[in-house]
Amino acid sequence: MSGTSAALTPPADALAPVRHPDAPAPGELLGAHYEQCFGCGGEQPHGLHLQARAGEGVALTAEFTVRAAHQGAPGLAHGGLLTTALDETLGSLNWLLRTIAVTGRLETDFVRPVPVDTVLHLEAEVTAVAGRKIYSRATGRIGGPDGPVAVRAQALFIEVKVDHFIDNGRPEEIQAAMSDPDQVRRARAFEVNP
Ligand SMILES: CCCCCCCCCCCC(=O)SCCNC(=O)CCNC(=O)[C@H](O)C(C)(C)COP(=O)(O)OP(=O)(O)OC[C@H]1O[C@@H](n2cnc3c(N)ncnc32)[C@H](O)[C@@H]1OP(=O)(O)O
Repeated sequence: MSGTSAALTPPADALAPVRHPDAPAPGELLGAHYEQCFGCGGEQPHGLHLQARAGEGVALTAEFTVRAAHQGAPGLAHGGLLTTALDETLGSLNWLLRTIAVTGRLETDFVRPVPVDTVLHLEAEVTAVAGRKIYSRATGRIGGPDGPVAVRAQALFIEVKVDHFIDNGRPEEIQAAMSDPDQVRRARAFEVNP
C-alpha cells in the first residue's frame, strides 16, 4: 500500500538536478554535518549515527543500525525513528547540490517491520528541482543492500538561507557550530553557496 500527495509531484517545468562540481566523489563518506545532529552526529549517544556515502549524480547511499534505544514495539524499530533515518538520508543529498535546505514535507511508507540489530541500507536521489523546491525519494532495505524494501519515502525540501538557522536556532549551539574546527562541517552548516 502506498500513495503520494500532489505536493510531492514536481511541476511540469521542474529541472533535472545538477550535481555540484565540488560534491564529494562517488564512494566518499559525507561525514556528519553537525556532531550534535540526532541523525548523523557522533556526539549523540542514542542517535542514529547514520553514515552516508556519495553516489553518482545526485544520489547517495547510507546505513544505520537499529539499536535497542530505537525501539517502538518490543524488538522492533520505532516508525518515527525510521522516518528520521529517511529524513537524514534525504537531507544529506543537499550537500551534493551545495544547497542549504530543510524538509518541508516527508511521506513514508512502512512496508516491513525492522528488528533491533538490523542494518537499514538506504539509497536516495534527488529527482527534480523547481526554484527553491527540491524533490527527492529514498528506500531502505534490510538483509543487505539488495534485500527487501522495508521503508520508502518521498520528500520536498525547501532551500533556505543560512539565516534560517541563525534566526531560529539557539545562540549557544550556533556559536559552537561556527567554531567547529572541522572546516568541511563548518562549510556545510554556514558557507554553502548554491
Ligand atoms: C546548520 C546545518 C545545515 C544543514 C542542515 C541539514 C539538516 C538535516 C536534517 C534533516 C532535514 C531536517 O530535518 S530539517 C528540519 C525539519 N524542517 C523544518 O524545521 C522546516 C520548518 N519549516 C519552515 O521553516 C518553513 O515552512 C519552510 C522554510 C520549509 C518554508 O517556508 P518559506 O521559506 O517561508 O517558504 P514558503 O514560501 O512557505 O514555501 C516555498 C515554496 O515551497 C512550498 N512548500 C513549503 N512548505 C511545503 C510543504 N510542507 N508541503 C508542500 N509544499 C510546501 C510552498 O508552497 C512554496 O511553493 P511555491 O509557491 O514557490 O510554488
